[in-house]
Amino acid sequence: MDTTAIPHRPGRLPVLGDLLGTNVREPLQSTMRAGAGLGPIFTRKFFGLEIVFASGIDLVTELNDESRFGKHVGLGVERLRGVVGDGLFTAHTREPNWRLAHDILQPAFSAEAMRRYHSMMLEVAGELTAAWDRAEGPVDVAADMTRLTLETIGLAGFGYRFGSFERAERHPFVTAMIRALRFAQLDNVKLPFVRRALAGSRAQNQADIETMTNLVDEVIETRRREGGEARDLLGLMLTEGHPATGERLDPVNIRNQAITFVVAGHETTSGALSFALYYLTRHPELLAKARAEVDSVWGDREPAFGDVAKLRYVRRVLDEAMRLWPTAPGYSREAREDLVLGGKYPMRKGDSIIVPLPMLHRDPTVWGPDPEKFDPDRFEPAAVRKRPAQAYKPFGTGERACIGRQFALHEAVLALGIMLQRYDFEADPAYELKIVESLTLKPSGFTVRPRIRERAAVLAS
Ligand code: HEM
Repeated sequence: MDTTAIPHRPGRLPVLGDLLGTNVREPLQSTMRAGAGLGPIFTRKFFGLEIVFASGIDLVTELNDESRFGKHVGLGVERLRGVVGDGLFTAHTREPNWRLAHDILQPAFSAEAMRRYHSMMLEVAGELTAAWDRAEGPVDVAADMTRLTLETIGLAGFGYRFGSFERAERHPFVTAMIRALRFAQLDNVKLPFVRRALAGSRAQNQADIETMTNLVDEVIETRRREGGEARDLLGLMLTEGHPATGERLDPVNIRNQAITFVVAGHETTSGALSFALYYLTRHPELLAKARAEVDSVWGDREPAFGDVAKLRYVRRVLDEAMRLWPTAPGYSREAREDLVLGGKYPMRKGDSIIVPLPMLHRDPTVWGPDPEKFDPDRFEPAAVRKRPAQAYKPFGTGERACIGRQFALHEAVLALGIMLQRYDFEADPAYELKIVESLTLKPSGFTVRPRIRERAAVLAS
């Protein structure tokens, strides 16, 4: 792509490009700093590779036009293909397995399927509350939200229990997954010292991929042996063909999809819940409002399926948390043909641009003069109607948008509702938000001390 008309930070160096001031472990936050003040489109360059970012609403609206652009499997996602091949998230849209798997798996996210998952989500939320009831001190929020979401996708998608709440340490699958994602992320970095460090980790990376595939193979094998009628993700993949052609997924692809769903199905939701709880503890008046809603809609009852969508304010809290810190922080789009973006940036077919979501979600022309302010009322229906349709995209866009969106939202509203229903939270007032980046974003080191609310304690006794 011809980038001569696109701004970049001053001080670009001949070989290193814009490397100075970049933290390779924090690519998103480095990009946010580098792009600040440069306007709706900017570039960053590292060792001759120039990357274009667009964060202004007008350009993103064009990029999200499916007739002109489609998903680009960018460098970071391409590296993951070493782990999950042509799984749904990493597949090129032109690969036959993308459409095949998408159409076979779509019924696993229908309204009817969501009803089936509700009781499993409740069961796992019960494991969280049992652990928090016993907790004597502060709990690490991101770690416990990860336990919750991993158990939920394991049980609802595969009928498998990782046993996260019974372990003090992470499940070996999660340890392997975190390392493999980090490896894939750093594998993009061309710096000699990073390459040297990675060379020593290649054997570990191979072992990590094996840990993940072995577990998934075991789960698949158990299901094959035991059979059963379950119409969960695994059941659909093992027994259903494409609704039109009857074509089935092959065993290697089923394995790729299984790892994809465990990874994509929990990291992001865990981060969203963690940020929501962080912002609520920072804003006691908003926490009180969310809690008042839970008390008036659910009272002390265990929520039924239909009760979850009634928590409108709790949902807005999550929406706003995902505005500021969309836990899948970007996506990449590529031109379907030679074209001109924004009337002045020529692109060749296949050229790509990244949309850094936290920057789109802070575009002051859309979100007003104080986009950093946490304000769930931005998601009041009337306010949403006034905004451009493409202003808020935490679940991506077009045909490659998140297939698990409804699953994630039901799970997150239910879990946050249950936490508010049962606990008061004491957070460390000195904690300053620190965000850790892997493929996703999470608050690091954020703890709360959950105390059973008096009402809940009286009821439980
Ligand atoms: C808050 C939670 C979640 C967020 C923020 C999120 C975000 C996203 C985004 C932005 C994409 C598009 C990426 C791209 O264009 O490159 C995506 C795709 C995907 N997500 Fe999610 N996701 C969440 C939860 C889930 C859950 C719970 C599941 C599964 C149960 C899931 C499975 C997937 C899959 C399989 C894809 C690839 C879809 C395709 O390309 O056909 N996600 N997600």
